[in-house]
Amino acid sequence: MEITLSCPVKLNLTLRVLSRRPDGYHELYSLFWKKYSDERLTISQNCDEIMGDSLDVSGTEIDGENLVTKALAAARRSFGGIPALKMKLDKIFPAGSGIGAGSGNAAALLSWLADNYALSLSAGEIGKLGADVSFLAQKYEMAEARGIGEILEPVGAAPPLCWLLAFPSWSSNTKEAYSALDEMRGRDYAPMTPMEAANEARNCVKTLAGGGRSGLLPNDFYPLLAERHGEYKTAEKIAEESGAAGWGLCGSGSAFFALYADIEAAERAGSERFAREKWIIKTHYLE
Ligand SMILES: C[C@@](CO)(OP(=O)(O)O)[C@H](O)COP(=O)(O)OP(=O)(O)OC[C@H]1O[C@@H](n2ccc(N)nc2=O)[C@H](O)[C@@H]1O
Ligand SMILES: Nc1ncnc2c1ncn2[C@@H]1O[C@H](COP(=O)(O)OP(=O)(O)O)[C@@H](O)[C@H]1O
Repeated sequence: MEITLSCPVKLNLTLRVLSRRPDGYHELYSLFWKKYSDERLTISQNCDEIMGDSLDVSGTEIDGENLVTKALAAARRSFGGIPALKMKLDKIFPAGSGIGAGSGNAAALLSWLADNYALSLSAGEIGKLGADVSFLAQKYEMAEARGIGEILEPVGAAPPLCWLLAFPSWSSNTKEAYSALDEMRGRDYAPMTPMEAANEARNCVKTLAGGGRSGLLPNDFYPLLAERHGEYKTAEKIAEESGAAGWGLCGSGSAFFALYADIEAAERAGSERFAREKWIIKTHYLE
């Protein structure tokens, strides 16, 4: 038995950071959107049980313990019947891009374990792997996320739009991004209410689903990154001139996304405009 899984990635179509919790985490409201990517996780049973589990990663260097290994360890703690697994992970996306690629690798494994071993980790255990894993391990294409991303409400079908992802030469550390946001806001900052954030997101989806143009999509991390890297203004200009329906920052950065009505338009904008920018190290398209 050998199976190859396509790993999901996500966009935060809108992302509003609300209050800061006593444990340092932040309540958020976000509209998550998932697509299955070209990152692949191949799994087979390791016939030599004594060898135990193995993970071979190609394509991108990962600092620290791989989320796939962490997810398997968490799964083994709640269910003893999983055989030794031989896994191969083919990475194509740079880490720290805000598309939750690492979380998606872990989510692919958890979904496979759920389907094959009726294994179901608690929301708390999944959340410990990362705030994005909950959404990525679910089947929903689009969902409103509250709490720290673990309270999910599915939102029907996503707008029929293709993604262009443009990866800059810098990455963004999620923890540092939240700290920088706290520092910028100060103690007296009054965040948006969850209701305001939900209305804003629903309006954006309505516009895009109706074939309209939303332009720059709301993301509380964007002003911070755009101030540090003027290149995002160029990305916005390219998205607008190339006919994108909407565009913005992926998660807490660093990748930039633009949404197009068809894959040809996305690829054209990518190869003729985005890929010509020296600070963009990779472009990718998802239908
Ligand atoms: C910003 C978002 C939006 O989807 O995504 P990314 O840009 O990372 O993809 C998420 O909130 C990120 O989720 P994830 O990347 O899984 O973060 P985690 O590893 O769980 O957390 C890293 C650190 O970020 C901070 N953190 C994370 C989530 C949250 N709601 N509040 C926080 O303050 C915490 O300091 C935490 O220690
Ligand atoms: N399989 C993995 N793929 C990518 N990053 C991983 C993986 N396992 C652990 N990581 C670590 O998780 C962090 C976040 O990675 P990733 O999910 O790709 O970022 P983001 O959520 O910003 O897109 C990285 O700093 C990386 O070191």
